[in-house]
Amino acid sequence: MADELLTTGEIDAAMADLPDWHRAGGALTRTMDTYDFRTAARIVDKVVTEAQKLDHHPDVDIRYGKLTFALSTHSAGGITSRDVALAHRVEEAAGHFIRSHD
Ligand SMILES: C[C@H](O)[C@H](O)[C@H]1CNC2=NC(N)=NC(=O)C2=N1
Repeated sequence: MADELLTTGEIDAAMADLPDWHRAGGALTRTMDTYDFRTAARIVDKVVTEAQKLDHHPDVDIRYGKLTFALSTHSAGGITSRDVALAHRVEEAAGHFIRSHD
C-alpha cells in the first residue's frame, strides 16, 4: 500500500517531539553542528544502519562540521510517517555524538 502524506496538523503534532526539526521544501530538515567532518560521517554511518532497517533513506549534506538531513518520502512526494520515524532514529544516532543541538 502506498504511503500517505501527512496532513499539516499531523506534521505539526509530530514535530512537537522533534524540536530541532523544520519543514522545508516538502521535507523534514535538521542541521546539526558536528564541529568536524569525521563526527558528521560517524553520525551518517549510524543513520545508514537505521535507514537500511527501515528501508527509508535520508538526503544528507555534509559541509565540514555542519550536517543536514532532509527527510521526505520520494515515492509519495512529501512527508509521511516514515519520515517522522526516521527523524527519531536520526536524533538517537546524533545523540551519541553531540550534546547540544542547534
Ligand atoms: C525499493 C525501496 O523500498 C524504495 O525505493 C524506498 C527506499 N528508500 C526510500 N527512501 C525515501 N526517503 N523515499 C522513498 O520513496 C524510498 N523508497
